[in-house]
Amino acid sequence: MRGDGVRDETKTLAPVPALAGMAEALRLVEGGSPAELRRRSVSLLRERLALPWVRCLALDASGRWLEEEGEAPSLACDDFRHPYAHAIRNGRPLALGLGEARTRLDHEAFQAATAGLPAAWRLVVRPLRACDGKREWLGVLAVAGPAERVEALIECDDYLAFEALLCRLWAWLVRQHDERRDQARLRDSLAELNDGARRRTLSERLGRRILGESPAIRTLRDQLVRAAETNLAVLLQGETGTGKELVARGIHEVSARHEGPFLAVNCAAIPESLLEAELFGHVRGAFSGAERDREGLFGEADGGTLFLDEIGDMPLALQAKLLRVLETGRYRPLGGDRERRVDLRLVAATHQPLHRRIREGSFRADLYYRLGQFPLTLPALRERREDIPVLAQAFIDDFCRREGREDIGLGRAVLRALDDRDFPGNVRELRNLIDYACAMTRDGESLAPEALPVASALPGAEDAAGESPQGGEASLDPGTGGEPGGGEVFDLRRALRDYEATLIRQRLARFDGNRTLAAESLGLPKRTLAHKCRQLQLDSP
Ligand SMILES: Nc1ncnc2c1ncn2[C@@H]1O[C@H](COP(=O)(O)OP(=O)(O)OP(=O)(O)O)[C@@H](O)[C@H]1O
Repeated sequence: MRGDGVRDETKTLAPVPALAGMAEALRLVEGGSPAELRRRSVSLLRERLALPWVRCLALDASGRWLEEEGEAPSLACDDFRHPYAHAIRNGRPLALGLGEARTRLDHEAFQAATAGLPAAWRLVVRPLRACDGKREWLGVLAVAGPAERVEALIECDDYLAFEALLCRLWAWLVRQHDERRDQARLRDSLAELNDGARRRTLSERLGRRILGESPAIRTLRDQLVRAAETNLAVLLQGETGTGKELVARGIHEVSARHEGPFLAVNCAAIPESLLEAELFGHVRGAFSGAERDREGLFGEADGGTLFLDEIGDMPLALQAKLLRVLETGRYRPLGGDRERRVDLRLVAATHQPLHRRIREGSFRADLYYRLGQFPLTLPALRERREDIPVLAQAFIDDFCRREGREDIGLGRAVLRALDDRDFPGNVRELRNLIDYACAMTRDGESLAPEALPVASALPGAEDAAGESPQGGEASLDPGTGGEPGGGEVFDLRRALRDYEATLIRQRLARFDGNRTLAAESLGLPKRTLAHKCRQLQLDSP
């Protein structure tokens, strides 16, 4: 068998006149596209019938242009300076001597195409009709050659059968092509509809936890859905308390990894010496105190999401190792001799501008770009004040549920008071204010502005309450030359440590030991304050 489905033996067998042309017909049928069909038809006429000049042009979908394969420019169907326009517009074959045609029809492309042909030759242009009830015309077939040969050809039944076969096949292929295109368009628009509906559902689902209807927060939820569709590393930037951890969980929950683990670690809260073991894990005996193998967060988060909070505080040496894990998907536990593979999505967060840390040389630029494959900035609460009522109401409901209280209302006056605040601690600060105000309000009553803690308790507002740094709190003001305790400083590290300890102790005392409020008033995440308390041994009062 030959590739075209015709048995090689046919060459050696005696020809059967009644079946002459079948092999050629088969070749036409097997041309898989209208363009290929036209090419095969032209070469059939040229080679088998020894017609030197044959052209086949297709009418484009608009019905206004005739196109030929290759470089040839399209011909306008209403440009009657070339013979094809006459044939297709009149819907009738055109036959005329080539000399006469060239004199009457001065179209440059037609003149150029026939320039070398004898003037005595005859030109026949036949419009090809589709007859498939959908489109009328397919294109034109033009043949030029010695007059007797051309005329004999187009009058013979075999030629007409060839032309009919060409038209039917052509129309069928065009129809198939159109159907495939329509189906693809339908599939695309259905997929788009499905994607749109799915994304809307996921975004609404996120809206149950990441509250707010401001344009900024709606856009953020849509972006989270997009981020969740990919495996890209996400970098969350935003002030403290804007909801970075909440958002990281949100991405995990609407992603394909939602059945895997979600693990969070605060890089600022874990001493430098322990963070590496925390992330990479260790084998028994890797360092003194490593009595058992420990998996580490990379291993534990396999198949899920790892959230690295306060990434800006990660030590430089560890940054290089993290970058390698992200690039290779492999890590080696401390003291281990074999690398392990890990498949996780990393979400990192920072409340400090990483650009500054890069300039200072304390953060690697290459890691910054790797972490920020999908960067997201969380809006500060003061930039979306319209969300305060809905957040405040949700926090009241939450308080009542937790504390078994009921019916605490949210009055207009308290909303106005909240609207006047700047919220440097963002949503966390609002939540804490509401918790405090709820605690100060009886069941059945509405929160009153007086129930809110005074603004002087907030960072940056100390002066307003007459509490200057030199006054109520430990002071360290190099500008004034003042030193803690008034004595001379001989050990800067120690002096700073003492200052930090004194300040934190004072803040804790001011907030009756409430670490959340103390952390907020110092602009610190709660976990960082907890770590500092342990480090400075402030745990016992
Ligand atoms: N859009 C929001 N809807 C509901 N609660 C929110 C929203 N944003 C933040 N919160 C709440 O505010 C508090 C702080 O959020 P979260 O810990 O995620 O902030 P963060 O940006 O990670 O803070 P930090 O930078 O201090 O670590 C949490 O109680 C969280 O539930």
